[in-house]
Amino acid sequence: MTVRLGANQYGKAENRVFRVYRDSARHQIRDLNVSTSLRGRFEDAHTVGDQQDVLPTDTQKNTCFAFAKEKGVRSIEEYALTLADHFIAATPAADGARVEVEEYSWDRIAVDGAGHDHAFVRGGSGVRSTVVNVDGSGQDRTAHVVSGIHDLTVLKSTGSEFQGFLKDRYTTLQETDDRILATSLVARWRYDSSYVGRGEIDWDKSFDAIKALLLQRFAEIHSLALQQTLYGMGEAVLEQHPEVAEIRFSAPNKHHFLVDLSPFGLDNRNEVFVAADRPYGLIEATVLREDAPEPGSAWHAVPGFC
Ligand SMILES: O=c1[nH]c(=O)c2[nH]c(=O)[nH]c2[nH]1
Repeated sequence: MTVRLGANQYGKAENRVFRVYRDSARHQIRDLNVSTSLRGRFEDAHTVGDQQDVLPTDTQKNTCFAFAKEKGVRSIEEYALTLADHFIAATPAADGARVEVEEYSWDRIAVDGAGHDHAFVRGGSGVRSTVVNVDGSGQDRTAHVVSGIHDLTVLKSTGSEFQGFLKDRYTTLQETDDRILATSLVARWRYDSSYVGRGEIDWDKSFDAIKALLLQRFAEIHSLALQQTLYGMGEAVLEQHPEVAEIRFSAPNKHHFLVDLSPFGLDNRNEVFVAADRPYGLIEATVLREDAPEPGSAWHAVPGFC
């Protein structure tokens, strides 16, 4: 029997890096969860246990913290790209690096109508993330950035219908022209790698605008199905953001079922629902430009988005 090593990568997962900028009394904070991985020519580490090519995961962890001080965290994308390039330069056997960063948002606590200088409350709407994959270095470098948001829980109490669907002998679902539409959205968008390579993207501005647009379109679109809502949200992002090549969604349909109150002599005109947690419909869709550049390793190891 002959066996060989297949795809592999290694790194330090979930480094909880917390950076405080205390240059003035009004502190700024960035609360991150950083995972690193290197891939490349690491056969010997696996097949004969030779570690000479292996930059330890412990070193990768240390670098995440040291760079938060030395280089700072202007945006999670810039921080991740800097780390990825560094790991490739520091590890001759590495052909590529993957750095994933989640950012937990904090809002200033309002005291007497003003945001406090150094007291914060966890922000509620969604977790920002990025997955950076860099292949090679110097002239041969290609950088891919997939940014996104998850746990963006949204609901509309009307403006959603679901009817005209295929029926067979097992169909019991009633058609409706007025239902609750709710989801905990995962959206990830791939930046056009030529924009990434030219360093032309204002990452924070792009994220804020895309998040606002996703929410705006969710609110505005009269939904005929979650599928149609997602497509409309993706279309708007691609229309308004030339820097984005593709956007992918994963959206659990958080069903709200009308409760039958007739046993109690009560009518129920879309007023009382049971919010079911499972099972749930799971609607997933990609919206991309016809001429989107090839993704390369952009979606490498992004769970559920291969
Ligand atoms: O928006 C929806 N899409 C579906 O595909 C579906 N299927 C279902 O039972 N309810 C819904 N809702």
